[in-house]
Amino acid sequence: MSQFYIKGGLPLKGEVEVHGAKNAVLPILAAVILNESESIIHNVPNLKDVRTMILILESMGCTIKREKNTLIVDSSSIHTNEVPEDLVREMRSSIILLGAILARHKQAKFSYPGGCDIGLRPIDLHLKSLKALGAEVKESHGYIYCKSSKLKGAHIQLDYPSVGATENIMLAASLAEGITIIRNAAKEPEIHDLQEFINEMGGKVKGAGSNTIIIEGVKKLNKVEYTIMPDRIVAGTLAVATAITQGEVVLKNAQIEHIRSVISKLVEAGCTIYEEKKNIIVKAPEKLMAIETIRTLPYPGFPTDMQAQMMALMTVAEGISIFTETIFENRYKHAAQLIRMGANIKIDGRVAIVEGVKKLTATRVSAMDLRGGAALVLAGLVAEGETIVENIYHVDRGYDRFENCLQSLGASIVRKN
Ligand SMILES: CC(=O)N[C@H]1[C@@H](OP(=O)(O)OP(=O)(O)OC[C@H]2O[C@@H](n3ccc(=O)[nH]c3=O)[C@H](O)[C@@H]2O)O[C@H](CO)[C@@H](O)[C@@H]1O
Ligand SMILES: C=C(OP(=O)(O)O)C(=O)O
Repeated sequence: MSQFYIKGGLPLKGEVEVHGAKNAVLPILAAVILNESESIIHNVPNLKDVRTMILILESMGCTIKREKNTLIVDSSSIHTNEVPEDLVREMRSSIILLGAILARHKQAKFSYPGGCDIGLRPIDLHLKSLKALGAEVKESHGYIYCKSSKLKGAHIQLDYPSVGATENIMLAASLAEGITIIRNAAKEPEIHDLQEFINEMGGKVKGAGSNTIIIEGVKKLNKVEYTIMPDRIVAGTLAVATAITQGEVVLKNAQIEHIRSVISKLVEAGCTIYEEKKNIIVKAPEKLMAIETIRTLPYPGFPTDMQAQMMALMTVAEGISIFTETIFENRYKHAAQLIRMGANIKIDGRVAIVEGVKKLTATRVSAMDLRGGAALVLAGLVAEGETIVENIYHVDRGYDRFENCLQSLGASIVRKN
């Protein structure tokens, strides 16, 4: 298993390009199933989850070519409505394929998706919504069987603005008969990217970014060329990396609008952050201050996918910060690892109290999930001595060669196999 070896204490300095968004490209790769044609997709990061999604699509009959950051996918000869179980178990977003496969093949057989162990992550909202569109859904022996001779538009009121469920409905409803209205839809920017991709194929989706999305089903979708949005969580992670190392970094190809909630917390911690010529400039303060409260919420609230990185930052800030994780019930596994590095953290259910310490000390720690792993890397960048982060395959799910990116900013980090 690969590990990162990190020598702490070097401030990050320079410019770095933010890669395409994992959480946008994955549903978009599911959407290619719908057009039975060619999709040219630019700005596709080379992540483990993207490689898994490519393997899934290839196993179904798609042909896929990668030319640098562009994927050329031909979905015209898909021959199956089943997805290999081992691949489905590798990542959570495989569930997004359900709506697309059902729309194209009228039936689908699926095992329960895997992904980061950050909570129970049920899929009841996905299944309930597909039923509302007319699908028959049976669950038996760990498999989900869905079929529908004709999907029909419906009014769907989500009990919670689930990102994945919103995407699944958008995919299934795009080829359904009639109009679907999703109320209490997720408002994440990646939902907007999916809307734009579907519309570029000739679909009729509007409202993404608000809590009501309207999809008018069409008979056929066409070939498409599209560029994936920048990854807002990668941008946020690099901003925190800059803050924790007392650095100064220019983030290129990042959208400031997408990370306002993260920026406002970093400013509270003392950072200076502004936009210049479409770049985001992040300058760390001499002394980091604690952020009183950080509460994760659906977009545009503070993202749960940034909670771990922000916790790493607060372990070395002056004062006490209080975190409340409202999205996932088991997303503090990184805390025990940070404590091994000398952090002062107390957890009580959904609340974590972090009292900043003068310094972290290097040791061997283990990534327990994607963002928690990234948080340990950030802690390693400032810890005294050499930190070894194990199980970095988690980090590879969401960061395209993270070590190269940090090295280019002056960090001492190497991957060893
Ligand atoms: C690939 C992708 O885009 N992943 C993101 C997506 O995950 P994902 O789409 O899985 O997240 P959801 O928005 O669906 O989940 C949010 C909450 O709703 C619950 N829930 C969800 C579906 C359901 O049927 N029933 C149910 O109870 C979940 O357990 C969780 O507590 O949004 C999360 C919340 O912003 C992010 O952390 C993930 O990075
Ligand atoms: C939790 C995440 O991803 P996934 O939903 O793919 O597990 C994440 O990106 O932080």
